[in-house]
Amino acid sequence: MTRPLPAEITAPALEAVALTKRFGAFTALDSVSIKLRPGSVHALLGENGAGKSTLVKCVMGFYRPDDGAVLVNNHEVVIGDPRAAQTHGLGMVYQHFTLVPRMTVLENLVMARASVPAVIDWAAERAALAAFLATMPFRIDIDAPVAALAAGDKQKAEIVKQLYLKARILILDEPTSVLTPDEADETLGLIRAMALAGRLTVLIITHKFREVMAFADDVTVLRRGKLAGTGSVAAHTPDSLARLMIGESAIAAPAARDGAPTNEVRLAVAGLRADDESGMPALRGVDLQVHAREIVGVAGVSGNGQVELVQVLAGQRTATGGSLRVHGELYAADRADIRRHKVHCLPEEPLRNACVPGMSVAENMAFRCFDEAPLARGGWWLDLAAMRRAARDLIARYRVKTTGPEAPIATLSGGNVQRAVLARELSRDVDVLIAANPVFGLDFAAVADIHAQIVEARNRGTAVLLVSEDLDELLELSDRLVVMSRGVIVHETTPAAADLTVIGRCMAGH
Ligand SMILES: Nc1ncnc2c1ncn2[C@@H]1O[C@H](COP(=O)(O)OP(=O)(O)OP(=O)(O)O)[C@@H](O)[C@H]1O
Repeated sequence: MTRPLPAEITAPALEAVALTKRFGAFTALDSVSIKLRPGSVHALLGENGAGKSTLVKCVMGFYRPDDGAVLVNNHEVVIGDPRAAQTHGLGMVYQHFTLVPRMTVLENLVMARASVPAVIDWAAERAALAAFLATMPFRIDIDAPVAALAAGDKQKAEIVKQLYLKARILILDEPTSVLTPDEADETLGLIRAMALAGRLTVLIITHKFREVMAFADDVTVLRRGKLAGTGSVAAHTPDSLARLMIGESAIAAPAARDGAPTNEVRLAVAGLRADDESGMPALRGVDLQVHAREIVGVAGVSGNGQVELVQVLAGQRTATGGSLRVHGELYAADRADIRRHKVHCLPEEPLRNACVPGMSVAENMAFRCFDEAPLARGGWWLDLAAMRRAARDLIARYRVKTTGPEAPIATLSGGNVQRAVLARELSRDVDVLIAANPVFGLDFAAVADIHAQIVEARNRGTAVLLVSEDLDELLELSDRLVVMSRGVIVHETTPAAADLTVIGRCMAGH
């Protein structure tokens, strides 16, 4: 049954009618309509590349739609840029944080206002913000520097910022992907409470069915740029939503583990030390071994040295102590050693860390092998036709959604950039694979695909180091699991023998 609207509503209704957006010859959004009832939470679902971001970017004024209209409270509005969206009461919260880490919450909020006085009366601003917060369900320390807040509080501060800027229609783009399940539930619960009170209308992009079922009233599903279905969440199950999302396409079956890990230590990390960006010790003596045909999962709360560990292994950060060995030989993590030992990497935020955004899909896919046959002839002559052919093959095999090998990789949706990098890294012989949060922000079909690929690589004999903030993913994929806290490994177990209370305690640093 559809939840009736709250009795007293101050939040507006939002409607997009027949929105169409083309990029060149490609139609990313094909006459899509969506209706947000005032005071409701509306989920927007779709596979990677379905058009969800394009739809909200059209509504928020980042893109100008080729056709269609946006209505606030049944009146057509023209939103030419994000500032205009703000004046119509629309606010957007992103997956990644946008507040300035060194400034306090109060400073961030005041500076975000459209007009900031030349001389700021901080005492008055502080009192006004405290009074404003007293009317909100969100509790945050407004005098804390943003950098000192836990991820859940940072996301709450991002939401409070939009409310403070008078947003009454909140659009959230995967707001919980950086939060623990408890933090996610608390944040979504608070937003839902405000919607239930009629104070907020919410559109939330998420890949998590559990969140849709628990927190949303209505749902709209996109598939390949078209509307696949819309209606009350109560009329759906996770299965029916999954079917709407993917249509007839098949989902990869979970790959079975084939054979036990061997005795050959493929990757050995001993006493590894490294500093973080600000020169503080991040790795304080990491000892770790990964065998051939083994997945070792590294669990931990983000910020405990995982990023630095991956960077050192990928040659993007210099160690200050300890040693790395691959195949028993010292490994310098430079281009020659990476190539000689067949070490491959799936880093976090692949568009930033593993791609050149302005270059094409084909060029990005060729990074590993542009100077080898068949792509290079006579030692240096690049065969562009061969490069395009190789890319077409990878695009088909790894189901990368792109207009073609010539498209700049930055124009692909987040999930499809991930698939393209995966295709490049896994389609060759891989002796050691370092994967960092490899399914972050991906839809369930892509998650199944990528997990299957990682297990298949392991079955072929690859040693896999899987660093992830998602404990469920680690428990599902790992042969062995270690917990990292404050730059050292503090616990080791197998998934079968894992005690979640002990793991939780180790993650929290107790
Ligand atoms: N600026 C652009 N130029 C060309 N094509 C684009 C551009 N932005 C998006 N696209 C294409 O439009 C399609 C929809 O992308 P969009 O980012 O809206 O998907 P999405 O549903 O948000 O996916 P994800 O869950 O991976 O973020 C994709 O095929 C993408 O390649």
